[in-house]
Amino acid sequence: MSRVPPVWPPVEVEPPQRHPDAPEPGTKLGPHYAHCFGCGDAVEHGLHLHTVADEDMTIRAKFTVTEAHQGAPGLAHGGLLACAFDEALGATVGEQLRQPAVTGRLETDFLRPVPVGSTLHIVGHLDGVAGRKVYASAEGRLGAPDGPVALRARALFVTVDLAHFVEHGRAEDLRAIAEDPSLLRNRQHFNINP
Ligand SMILES: CCCCCCCCCC(=O)SCCNC(=O)CCNC(=O)[C@H](O)C(C)(C)COP(=O)(O)OP(=O)(O)OC[C@H]1O[C@@H](n2cnc3c(N)ncnc32)[C@H](O)[C@@H]1OP(=O)(O)O
Repeated sequence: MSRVPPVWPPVEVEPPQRHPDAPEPGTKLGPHYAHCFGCGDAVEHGLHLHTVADEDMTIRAKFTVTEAHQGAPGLAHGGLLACAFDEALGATVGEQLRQPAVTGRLETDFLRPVPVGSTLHIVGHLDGVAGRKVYASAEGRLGAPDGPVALRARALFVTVDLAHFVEHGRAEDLRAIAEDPSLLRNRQHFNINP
């Protein structure tokens, strides 16, 4: 099977414009939603991704694989690794553009097994924008920022109105946020208050 990647981004794009309120490089981002499986601190066996803003439309994230994340014995489940990349790429898009967006397409190349106890160092980059379509890619290195590449991912995010979440989200979870807005970070941009 050929591993030659298709042209990326797959359509003509504009260079992304960093939002004036995008976090400064070095800013620790923290969970965007307490119950997010990717980053939320209220999810016991979630991925607890830790993300930091960086230069040049980039986000750095760390994901440490626990026993709860196994697929094969002692190895991370591929779907959870894809989830980690979805989260890191979503943070890349959301933090740099400060605009709500959802994943439309996510492709992942698994290059090396990722053992329980190891940490993936993920770097996500915003690659371009074409209307509502936002393209981002990421690489995950095993054990250290300069470790061997274990995964690569590419994603299309589609910007949406906040109505997307109000229309589709479960009412009791939206009510919980209305009652306790501290469940959401970035409230000035992602205020879901039905
Ligand atoms: C700081 C914040 C950090 C946040 C981190 C969160 C990380 C987690 C992110 C997620 O996991 S989000 C949850 C998973 N994703 C979803 O639930 C999205 C479900 N899909 C939808 O709701 C809709 O399909 C979607 C909003 C993506 C698009 O529907 P729309 O009706 O709004 O738009 P449309 O279908 O016209 O698509 C807009 C453009 O995107 C293109 N597009 C959409 N999906 C595509 C796809 N899969 N492949 C290729 N292109 C696609 C589509 O062709 C079109 O291109 P053009 O503008 O050129 O016509």
